[in-house]
Amino acid sequence: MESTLKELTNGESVLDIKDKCGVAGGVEDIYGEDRATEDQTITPWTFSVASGYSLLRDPHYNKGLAFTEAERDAHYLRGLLPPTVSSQQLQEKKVMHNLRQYQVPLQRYMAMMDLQERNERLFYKLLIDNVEELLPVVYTPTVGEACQKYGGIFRRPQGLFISLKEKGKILEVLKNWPEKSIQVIVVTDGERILGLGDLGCQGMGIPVGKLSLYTALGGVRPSVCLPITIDVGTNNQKLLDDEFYIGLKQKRATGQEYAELLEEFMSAVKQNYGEKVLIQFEDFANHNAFELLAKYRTTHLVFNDDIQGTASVVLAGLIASLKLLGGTLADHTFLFLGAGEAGTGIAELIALEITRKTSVPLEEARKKIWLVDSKGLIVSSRVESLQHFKKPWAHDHEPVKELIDAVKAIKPTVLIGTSGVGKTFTKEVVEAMASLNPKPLIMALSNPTSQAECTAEEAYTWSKGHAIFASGSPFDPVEFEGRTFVSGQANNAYVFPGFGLGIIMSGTIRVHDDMLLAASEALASEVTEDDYLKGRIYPPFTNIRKISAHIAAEVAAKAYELGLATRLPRPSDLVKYAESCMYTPLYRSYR
Ligand SMILES: NC(=O)C1=CN([C@@H]2O[C@H](COP(=O)(O)OP(=O)(O)OC[C@H]3O[C@@H](n4cnc5c(N)ncnc54)[C@H](OP(=O)(O)O)[C@@H]3O)[C@@H](O)[C@H]2O)C=CC1
Ligand SMILES: CC(=O)C(=O)O
Ligand SMILES: [Mg+2]
Repeated sequence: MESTLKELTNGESVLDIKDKCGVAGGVEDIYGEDRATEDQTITPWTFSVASGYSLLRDPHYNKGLAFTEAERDAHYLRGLLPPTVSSQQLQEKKVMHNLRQYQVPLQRYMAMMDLQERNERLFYKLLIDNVEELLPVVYTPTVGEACQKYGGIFRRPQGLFISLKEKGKILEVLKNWPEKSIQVIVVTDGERILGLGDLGCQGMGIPVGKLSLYTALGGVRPSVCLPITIDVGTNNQKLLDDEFYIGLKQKRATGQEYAELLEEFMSAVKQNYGEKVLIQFEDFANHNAFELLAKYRTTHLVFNDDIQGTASVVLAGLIASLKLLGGTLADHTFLFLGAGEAGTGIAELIALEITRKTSVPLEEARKKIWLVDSKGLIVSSRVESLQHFKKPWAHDHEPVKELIDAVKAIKPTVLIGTSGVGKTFTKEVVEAMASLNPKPLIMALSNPTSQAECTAEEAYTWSKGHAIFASGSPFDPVEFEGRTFVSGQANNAYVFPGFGLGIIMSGTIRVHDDMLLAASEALASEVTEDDYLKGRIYPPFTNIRKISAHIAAEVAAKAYELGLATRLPRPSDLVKYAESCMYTPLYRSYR
């Protein structure tokens, strides 16, 4: 069993292997060969030990110049490499040097993707050791540009593409993927890629990027991660007219046709990978995202990163900010620009946290939270025409059209941007926030940088250095009147890798909102005095693996408490257990 051997060389524990054994002591029929009846077809997989030229071209095992003399002899590599034997450290130094020569971020992105396809361990070593520098390359903001230009820069396919053409055959398509033991799937249909809109099939950059963070930030082994793009067409006319577009050239399927494809996909995933594969929905448009989550959260292990992951991260920042702002969450008034997945998801989790911490009922807790959408403040007179996810936020108030007027009327202490529209926190808005609050908390969450509601520099300058600021995409430190302000990155990347690790390591079968709250508390507790002194309400990403282990432990602890974890007995030290489960990218020796 090649995959089992591979997992063992990747450091999987005996516990993991035992977990795959059936009750009768047999090994799981992961290829479906035993289950298949005579009239059913199976995929004739063959595996052999990689050596020589093919070993150099296998990204899982290739080490380039780091193959030792003995390995070069044993694996028929003599002559296929120049004589020098290099260390992984030296390779890392060289690649970082080369990357830094590129001035254009997209060139760095492409160089990183090339590395991932050439030498997976070196790719992750780089990403882990240089996380602050490389996160903006493989993730927001550069991944946004990569998705926009995906057709043009596309070289080798990454992940699985499941289009309407595969309807009725999705199970077979899943079987084409070379890895059989999958634990996390990130799936998009490409309709709301960051704040860039419908990018159709080119959204693949997002699941690929998110899963590379699962590995680098959360320590989930790359072999168990599967990026998927579901292609039901695109309504982006520019892409439909583009001769290099790689997706289906048709308008998006909707209604029953869409629902049936998604249903087939969800069933096939469960059938092929079992109950415990985590399916992360990413960058679906809100008219599908809420429904998919509601429909599948009771039957599958699903998690919507934009609704739930974002909520958990933002709540963490809010909990942390109380040290600077004073009071409790219930003492604050929140105003959102944007009432979609991120906005209402965050709003709901804040309200839930308030109810958990006080005796205030949910309805009451919601009353301190206000949202503005493209039509203005969400108020009760609009309730009939509102989408279902906005209705709980339709409070009594006269209609207000503009954000600046909403700020003046609601007098929020916290302003959160989840609109996907850049430059909407104007000077007037930030000044109004600063006139209402000694320390206005302003979060510009929209990605990529071009869509940020305001920049860090604008927030600090317009508030005369009083704002506490965080953003979805990173900004450099800002100098203002002799002080240096370091803003935090309020991005779901802080939570989903550790959250997923916690689920996987505990064998959790459903995601529960209390697990999101546990992740928020865990992340908030990682903010140090030094961070607060610099004005940041999130820890730096440099410590993210330690933070992820901590989040994973708290999420798993909550899952055990709720009776949702199936890996028994419960490890006594969950942080240590999380750390022991994490993939490390150091090279392995080959016999
Ligand atoms: N930092 C992070 O971790 C995350 C950031 N995001 C970012 O948040 C943004 C929104 O994502 P998401 O919530 O999923 O998107 P949605 O499409 O679900 O929601 C967007 C919301 O913004 C409103 N809106 C659009 N234009 C305006 C405007 N000019 N003025 C006021 N409101 C406006 C829309 O109004 P209407 O309903 O009337 O159309 C809608 O309510 C994206 O840029 C995304 O990148 C998302 C997830 C995580
Ligand atoms: C960060 C993220 O998930 C988004 O912008 O959609
Ligand atoms: Mg997203």
